[in-house]
Amino acid sequence: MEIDKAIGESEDKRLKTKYNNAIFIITRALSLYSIEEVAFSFNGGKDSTVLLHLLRAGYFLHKKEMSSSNGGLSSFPVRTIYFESPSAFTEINAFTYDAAQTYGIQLDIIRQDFKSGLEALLKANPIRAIFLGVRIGDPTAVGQEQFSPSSPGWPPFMRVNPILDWSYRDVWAFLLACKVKYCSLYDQGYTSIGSIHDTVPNALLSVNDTSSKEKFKPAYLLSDGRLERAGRVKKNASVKNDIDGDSQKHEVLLASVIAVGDEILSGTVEDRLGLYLCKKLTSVGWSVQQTSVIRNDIDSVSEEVDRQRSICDMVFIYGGVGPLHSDVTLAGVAKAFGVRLAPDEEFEEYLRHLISEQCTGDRNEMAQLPEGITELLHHEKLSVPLIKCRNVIVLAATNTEELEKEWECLTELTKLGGSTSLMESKRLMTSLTDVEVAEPLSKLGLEFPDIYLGCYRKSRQGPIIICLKGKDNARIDSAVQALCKKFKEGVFVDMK
Ligand SMILES: Cc1cc2nc3c(=O)[nH]c(=O)nc-3n(C[C@H](O)[C@H](O)[C@H](O)COP(=O)(O)O)c2cc1C
Ligand SMILES: Nc1ncnc2c1ncn2[C@@H]1O[C@H](COP(=O)(O)OP(=O)(O)OP(=O)(O)O)[C@@H](O)[C@H]1O
Ligand SMILES: [Mg+2]
Repeated sequence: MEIDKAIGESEDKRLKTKYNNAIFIITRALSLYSIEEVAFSFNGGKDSTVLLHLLRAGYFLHKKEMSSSNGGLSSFPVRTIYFESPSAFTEINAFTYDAAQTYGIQLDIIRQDFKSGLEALLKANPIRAIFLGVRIGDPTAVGQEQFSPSSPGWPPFMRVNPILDWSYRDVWAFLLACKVKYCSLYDQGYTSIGSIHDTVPNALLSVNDTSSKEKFKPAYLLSDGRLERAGRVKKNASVKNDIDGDSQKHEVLLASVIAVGDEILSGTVEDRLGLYLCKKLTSVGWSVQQTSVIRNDIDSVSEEVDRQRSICDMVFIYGGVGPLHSDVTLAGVAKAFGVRLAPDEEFEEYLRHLISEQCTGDRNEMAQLPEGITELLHHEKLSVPLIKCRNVIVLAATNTEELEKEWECLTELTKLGGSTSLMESKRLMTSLTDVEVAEPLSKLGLEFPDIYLGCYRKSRQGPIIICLKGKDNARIDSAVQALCKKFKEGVFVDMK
């Protein structure tokens, strides 16, 4: 079988792994369901074309296993459905029909919307599983696995997604290695194809040319697969912000800081990042509720994240991020939200740019992120985006310089520093004793419930420092005056 042979002869280790995994899913589905119970949803797009050839190879290998037949593959027995739409590109239509003829496919053309079309199809046929060319970066892939039942409200069938974990790069590696035909639009700068109303060539493939007609390079030359959908008109470029919404219930935003690291707990490494974060968060008006240090252990991280995320508006976690065995933070965050870690194509591209020469494996463990809850926060100053999982921000910094940069970007990208009214503060130093200040301070607290009163000392015998914090400077001044009135003049020194 030519596809199996081409991949067998390829030296691309990663492609072989992706191919073998996809074939495993296909042969598994063909063992679970009879040939009459499966269908292939084909639309002439590149992902669909990959799946067409994988299904041809998978069916051939499945047959060979069952009957030890060694023959070729002249026709394709899997029922193939195409939802034909008047707003499809003529090139897509033409390619779909052509491919059907070339590979002996009997096309079922459906001219209804997806849902009604599927309802009618399932009523008339014993179909229980449908193969789709959905990939993890597609907007519709969120929450899907290789085998995912159709959504509530849709007719009941199993969605089988053999190329769910394939990247843009994998798709082109496969089509080129197998030397199969694909829709001509992909040679004219189109990288992802929807309808004629929402799809244009990808501007990143534009070639500077003196002639009046704009020219484009072929889709396989797009070096950054994250930008595959740059030629699709965006429906709504929404940047979710979890700091909005529920969290505005209380006036002051609450934060929690979690450090992950056995080395901090054993005293081998000093945790300076926690201190830095507390200072920064306080300076922009947040109230840090708790800092904690957790072992490099998935369950410990998950329990702490779960606890803090429900109490606080935002949780900041650092340490344990990377490819080492001890880097369990993202797995812990995923577990806290009850989701799995899944390959993230967009993040993988960033890592590939960053560590391309060292990236020898066929799987990049660092590119696995909590599925369906992760938002990547891009900033031109950062080589890798910040990771935000709902109200948990995962920081990759390992020292204060790196953290400073991440913090700056974070405050620019989110409303961390902008949405709250800043806290004003004043510090007073006195050499009065604890006993002398204790009662007047308690009374002051009752008189000024809106002012936070804190005290600390640098040594047992040394002076006491009193902090007054609040939203209104005038109120702080009134509290300071009220406190001074309770004592002789000059016992408090303003430290501000
Ligand atoms: C065979 C098939 C099965 C589908 N099953 C589901 C489903 O179970 N749940 C769902 O929300 N959408 C389902 N869809 C719709 C797709 O998720 C998606 O909305 C569709 O591919 C349109 O994408 P577009 O809006 O980018 O054109 C299905 C589509 C097809 C072709
Ligand atoms: N009109 C359709 N008819 C049949 N199947 C469809 C249709 N639209 C989408 N699908 C199914 O959904 C899958 C995902 O669609 P998607 O548009 O993301 O990929 P593609 O069209 O194969 O490639 P591209 O990303 O380049 O457009 C397809 O591979 C196909 O299985
Ligand atoms: Mg498409």
